[in-house]
Amino acid sequence: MRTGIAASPGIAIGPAWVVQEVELDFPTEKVDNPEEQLNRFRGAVDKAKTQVDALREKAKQTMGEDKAAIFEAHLMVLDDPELLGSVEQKIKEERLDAAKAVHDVIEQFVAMFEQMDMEYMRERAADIRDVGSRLVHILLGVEPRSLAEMDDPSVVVAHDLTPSDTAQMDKSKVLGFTTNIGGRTSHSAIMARTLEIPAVVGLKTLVSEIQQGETVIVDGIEGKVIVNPTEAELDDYRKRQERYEAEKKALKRLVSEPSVTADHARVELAANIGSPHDAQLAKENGAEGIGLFRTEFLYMDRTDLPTEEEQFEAYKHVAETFGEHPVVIRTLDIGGDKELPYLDLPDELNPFLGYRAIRMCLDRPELFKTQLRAVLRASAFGNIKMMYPMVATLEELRAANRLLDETRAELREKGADFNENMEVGIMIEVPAAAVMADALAEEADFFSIGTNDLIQYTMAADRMNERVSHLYQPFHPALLRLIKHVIDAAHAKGKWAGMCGEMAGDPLAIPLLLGLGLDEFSMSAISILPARKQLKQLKQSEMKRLAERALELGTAEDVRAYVENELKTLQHS
Ligand SMILES: C=C(OP(=O)(O)O)C(=O)O
Ligand SMILES: [Mg+2]
Repeated sequence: MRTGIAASPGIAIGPAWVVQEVELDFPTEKVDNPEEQLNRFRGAVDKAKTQVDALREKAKQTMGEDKAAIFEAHLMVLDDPELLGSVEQKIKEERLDAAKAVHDVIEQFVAMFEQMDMEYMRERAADIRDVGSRLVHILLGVEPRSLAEMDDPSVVVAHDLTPSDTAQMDKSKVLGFTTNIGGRTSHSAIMARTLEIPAVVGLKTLVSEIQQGETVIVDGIEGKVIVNPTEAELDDYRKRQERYEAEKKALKRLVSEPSVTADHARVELAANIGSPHDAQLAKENGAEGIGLFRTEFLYMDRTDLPTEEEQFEAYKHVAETFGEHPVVIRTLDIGGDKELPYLDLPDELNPFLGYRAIRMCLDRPELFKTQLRAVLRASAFGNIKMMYPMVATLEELRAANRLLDETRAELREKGADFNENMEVGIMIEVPAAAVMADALAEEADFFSIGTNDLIQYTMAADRMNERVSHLYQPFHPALLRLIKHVIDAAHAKGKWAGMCGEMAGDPLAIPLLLGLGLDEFSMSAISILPARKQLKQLKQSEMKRLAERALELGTAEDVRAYVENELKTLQHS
């Protein structure tokens, strides 16, 4: 039995289809005619673009627009003047063969991106590697290994799978896959989850230890792989596979059911999304609305600010996807771990305590008002609500609302359509705002508690720092008391309170939050159906008592142990 990283849930059993790496041989002698190599290189870039275009179209059909966007990124790499220029320079100055020049430049760029600490920069490295390998294969005249050749349903075993590989996967043939490298958020893992193909990644040396056709079990739930299983193991895993499929089917039946507890309390289960394309997937997973649209992703991965029109189209698309159901658009939350290189923001000693989110937006009213105009105009096409991130003071809320009023007046003057009654709320993720929730509730239409940040600021423990992660405690009574105060303050003023931090989808937190009276739970799409199932089994009246008791405990550990224990007891009663 081998253990890796569970990348996509489900169990696959079948013969191994081992992807062998092709050894590439680069001509290393200096060339006589660099002009000829430049032409070969440019020809290869054109050919690669045609191939990627075809892949993008295929991916659009099989996986939807958002996953196909990976190939937009590939096309951007193929158009990147810096990268293309570096290859041409190498060919001219060092008189290298085109394939060798591409190989060297790609290695350089990949190394540079891999060193950066932002995950999405590291993912750029994977894109560049994928494109580089395509160009090298074209230049060397080697057919890239293709999953399209697979005849029988099999388990793919590879060192790594590029997005180009996964896009070619035929779901009726690929039962599951394993890779030697990669993590939960690598492109191939994300694709596997979209295609609902069980996958385990990060298996280190599996490829060299398995023969084509040997039977393999992939357990994408626990991250395990078994090669040549015994009869008993096969039996066991066939049963697990059946159970998993049956549970999945049962959950799918809850897609259009309302979210109600066993004692008929109604809550809302919404999804967090980062791009307009995620909206459809959220809906398919039973979301009753969008509780957090992280709009900063529209601003990232590009070289200048998105226009009002681009933003309007994105917001309108999500609003229309959800019709009468609410879509909460959060205004730009840049800063902290989310950078925008083209804004040229100064480096700060404490970026999480610095110039970010609403602070920056209030300081750059033109940038902010472009977004406000786009949101207001989109509000004519569905049930849009808007919220400001990182609000610390009442003055900030007022200042933002003044800019919103100005924007409304300007739109009225132009005769533009928008919803005059659009709800405007705030995120509660700064402890000062949580403490002052009663005052803020007078002027905000709703609250959405951002526990990802509220925990780090309450515990003074950086959410990205492994060394203090033991202090990052969602179940700390200090946090639970703040949450209770926020919810009570909202209700006292007739407003609703939701939560869009990761905690809202945690099966151990849901009973507590239900007991504290949370109205809306917003989480990643895949957590929604399990949460709906869980809620059906809980009674709000009982959870109220559970929460009251938890608030009196002294440590996070005590709270966890208490809740776990109570839930077990309730299950058996
Ligand atoms: C939802 C939140 O915002 P983000 O994770 O985008 O900072 C939060 O802080 O809980
Ligand atoms: Mg936050």
